[in-house]
Amino acid sequence: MTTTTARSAGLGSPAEHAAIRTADLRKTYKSSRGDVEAVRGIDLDIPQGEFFGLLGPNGAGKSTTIGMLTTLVAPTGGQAWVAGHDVTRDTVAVKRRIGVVTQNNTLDMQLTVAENLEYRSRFFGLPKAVAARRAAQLIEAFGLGDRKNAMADQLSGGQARRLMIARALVHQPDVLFLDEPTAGLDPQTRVNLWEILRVLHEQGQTILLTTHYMEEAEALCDRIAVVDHGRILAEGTVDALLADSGAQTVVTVRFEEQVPDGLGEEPSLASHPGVSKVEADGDQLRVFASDPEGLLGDLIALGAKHGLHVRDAAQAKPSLETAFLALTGREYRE
Ligand SMILES: Nc1ncnc2c1ncn2[C@@H]1O[C@H](COP(=O)(O)OP(=O)(O)OP(=O)(O)O)[C@@H](O)[C@H]1O
Repeated sequence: MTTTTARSAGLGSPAEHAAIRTADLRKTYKSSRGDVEAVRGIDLDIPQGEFFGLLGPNGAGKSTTIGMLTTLVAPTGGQAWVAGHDVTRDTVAVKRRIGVVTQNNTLDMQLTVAENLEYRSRFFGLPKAVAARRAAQLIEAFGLGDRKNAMADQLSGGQARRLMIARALVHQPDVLFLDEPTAGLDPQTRVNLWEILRVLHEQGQTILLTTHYMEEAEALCDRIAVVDHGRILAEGTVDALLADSGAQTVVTVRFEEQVPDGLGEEPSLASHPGVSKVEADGDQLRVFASDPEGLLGDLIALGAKHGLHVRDAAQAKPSLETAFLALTGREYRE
């Protein structure tokens, strides 16, 4: 194989074995109110077959990252390769190798369920008979058998989402991108969709999912990148993320009054067994500890000694939630 052929086949690129790879990927939007640095240098290396999650609060830069990987958003810095193809130089090759499910419903409402699938197959050049067969398989696999002749606008939210995922798979893409696939779905429908995604993953499908639901990332993904303000704060399996963040329990007491200066440095707290960090933040006092035994009572007593009245108190076991808190010093809000 000549160098040119190898390059045009995507084999000469640095992403030879990776499903997705990015190097210092960036996006700054220009707007009338100034520049918005939505993505500030993201490095990813996602092998084939992995179920990878970009987890972060609203506005973290997840959609922009997925937009760049799926060629819909032009990067302003860095590079990215999907299925071995550069997303800015080989957009057509990338588009042929990916399936994309966006946040909004993009089904063709003038078509039936089966037609939505068949038309997409035809768009990818599959012969009519093959397209019909593929549609029938996907309708079956996605539990849409009794809805196959329904118009797309007659579907429930969960059915529509399933059809969008099925439609993204008609051409058997190397990588399936799902941007917040269960946003707005009720809990039962969400769990049903998880089951479908698990099966796809077991069948070897590489999936990149964005979500702001921690439990979704935890339930589905092999690895997670926690994203905030356009950067990856931490990356790894759920277990590794918890271990890296020290698997701390977080005890928080919120007072009626502001916490006075210096209370966070109180020696009796820092010397408590297993305490790694104490933070005073406005009206709250937050303690990270591997052994929270007795801590809540001590915090309340300490507040009382300084004339503070407790408004509420909480103790959070180690989780992605507490890991996020440890990484950012902020609570993770959906
Ligand atoms: N077209 C645009 N022009 C200007 N700013 C934008 C544009 N698109 C996104 N942004 C801004 O970029 C930042 C990242 O947005 P992005 O949609 O990528 O985040 P997200 O993590 O996907 O959040 P969400 O789940 O709410 O979509 C936000 O501050 C957002 O307001």
